[in-house]
Amino acid sequence: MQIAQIRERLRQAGAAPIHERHVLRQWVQGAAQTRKRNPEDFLPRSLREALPALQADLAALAALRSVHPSEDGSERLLLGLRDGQTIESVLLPREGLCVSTQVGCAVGCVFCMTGRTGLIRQIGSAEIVAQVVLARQRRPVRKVVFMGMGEPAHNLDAVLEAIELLGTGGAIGHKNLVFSTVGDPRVFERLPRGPVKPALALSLHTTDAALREQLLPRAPRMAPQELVALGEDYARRTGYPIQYQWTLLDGINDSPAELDGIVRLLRGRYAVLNLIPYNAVDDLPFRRPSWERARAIARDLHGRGVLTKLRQSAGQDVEGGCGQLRARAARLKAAATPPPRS
Ligand SMILES: C[S@@+](CC[C@H](N)C(=O)[O-])C[C@H]1O[C@@H](n2cnc3c(N)ncnc32)[C@H](O)[C@@H]1O
Ligand code: SF4
Repeated sequence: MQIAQIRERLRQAGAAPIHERHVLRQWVQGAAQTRKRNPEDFLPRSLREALPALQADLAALAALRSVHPSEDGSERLLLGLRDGQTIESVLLPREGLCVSTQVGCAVGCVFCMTGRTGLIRQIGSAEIVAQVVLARQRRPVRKVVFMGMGEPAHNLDAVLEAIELLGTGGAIGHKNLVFSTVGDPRVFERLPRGPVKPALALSLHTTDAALREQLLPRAPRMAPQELVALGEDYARRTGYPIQYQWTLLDGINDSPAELDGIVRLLRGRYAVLNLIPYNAVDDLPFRRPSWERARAIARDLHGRGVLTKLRQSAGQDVEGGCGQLRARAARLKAAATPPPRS
């Protein structure tokens, strides 16, 4: 379901723009936030009568299937959608939430669990917001990162619609909405034009265009230099730095030549480089460098003028990177389903 469809339903039930904003805000922030106003005196009667059915539909958009707490304070949530598909959200330490934007992903990054299935389906804008609503029933959420399953640029209208609602009625600061992408010309065209401009994370992973084609086989063919030039422009316009994401793969993108390439490309930029040691995915041959080596890389880059942060992805002790929980649930479901009779 898309947010535009909810708005249409509200209008058909007699909602004026002020009522529409009120109902949507109440949904995204939780009823407690907006109880000051008594709906009995405020909303038109036709709308009050239509609300219970709408609220039931919104509540059914995503259901909590299982919760996987981690030692680092994060909680990985497996959610079931109405058609039986499952997705993951991760409650992060310090009131953050990582949401999914697609079931599966067409980009097919060779180190990513989500990329292994290809795209299964898009997640509607209302389903994206429903992940925030569910998370807020467990903890306060003040930051939303679009770094879960899926490539936001491949579901751009829905992601931007969700961002607009979260950054207005959802009471999330615009720079606390983080759009993470492999880079796509449409992102650089649309994000600066939106009423809510999110922060941008660009998954770079290498400065070598040929290696990037191997690692991210179906990402748009944009040279790392072009990505960084467009990212820099967006950072200057919005006033928040670009986050460059670099999944550290031992022996693949951690060579001295790569580090020199990073310095050439990112020194002096309005940017932060996040080094994220690879999270093991079943059957994949990659490894992460040792923690000491990763720290030495971060120190070296920092010393050469690149603001670098070494990050652990949250909840690694519970099915590692995003997509693994869903994959395990899908395997269990397949094992529990009897084969068709011949
Ligand atoms: C799952 S993607 C979703 C957002 C978007 N599709 C992207 O690639 O930026 C979010 C981040 O997770 C990283 N990632 C994927 N698989 C990983 C793994 N096995 N270990 C560490 N990071 C991984 C990606 O490189 C990307 O920076
Ligand atoms: S890393 Fe991002 S773009 Fe690549 S396959 Fe995974 S979800 Fe898709």
